Amino acid sequence: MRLDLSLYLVTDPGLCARAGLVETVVAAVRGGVTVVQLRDKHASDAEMIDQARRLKAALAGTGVPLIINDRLTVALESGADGLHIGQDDGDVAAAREALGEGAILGLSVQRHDQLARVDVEQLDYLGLGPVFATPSKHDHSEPLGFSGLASLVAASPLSSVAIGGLKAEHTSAVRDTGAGGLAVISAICGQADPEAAARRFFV
Ligand SMILES: Cc1ncc(COP(=O)(O)OP(=O)(O)O)c(N)n1
Ligand SMILES: Cc1nc(C(=O)O)sc1CCOP(=O)(O)O
Ligand SMILES: [Mg+2]
Repeated sequence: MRLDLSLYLVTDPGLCARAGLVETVVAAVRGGVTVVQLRDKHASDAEMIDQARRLKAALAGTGVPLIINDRLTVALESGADGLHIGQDDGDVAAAREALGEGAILGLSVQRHDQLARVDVEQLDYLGLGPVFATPSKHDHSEPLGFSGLASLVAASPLSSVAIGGLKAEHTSAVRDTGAGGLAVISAICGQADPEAAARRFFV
């Protein structure tokens, strides 16, 4: 099935705690989210596997894939649909080898020199960012702005999703760069009504 990057929800344990992780994701998917990434920097592997299994069950029948952030073991053991890794999160070819052909594999890219090293044979999509500074990722790189994003998208050999400080009102500007969609944490997680928050990206 074609990967639809239109609205890519990245979860945050703190921000999703308000309504609950599974409840937030289910509501966001009702609102139009097309991909979900489970991201938790502090949970143990066992805790994350449990969360991933619960999310995977909740997403059954929706067609929305579940991606795991950073942890290959969790992706492999939870039955998730794929893995998202950054520049320092391990080897792309090794991840592909372990995951198999059918899994989704995404890579973060912040700069043009990183694009030049992207292995298009092994990857399905790129996460490009941050577009703007964001408190949701303390160690993020220098923000790209829309012009920097457009420049990376133009040189990207794969479909891409923009990330970092994005809100619903940025949808058309991001789409104008040629990116396949927007990835967000705080514009959906932690909002009083995650379903309505997701819907705002489609008006
Ligand atoms: C869709 C998407 N794009 C980029 C990232 C960032 O990944 P990374 O650079 O590995 O940083 P962490 O998320 O691991 O802090 C992402 N998670 N998702
Ligand atoms: C997880 C993540 N990765 C980024 C990158 O630039 O690679 S920015 C980011 C956090 C995005 O959260 P929010 O939508 O709340 O700004
Ligand atoms: Mg990472």
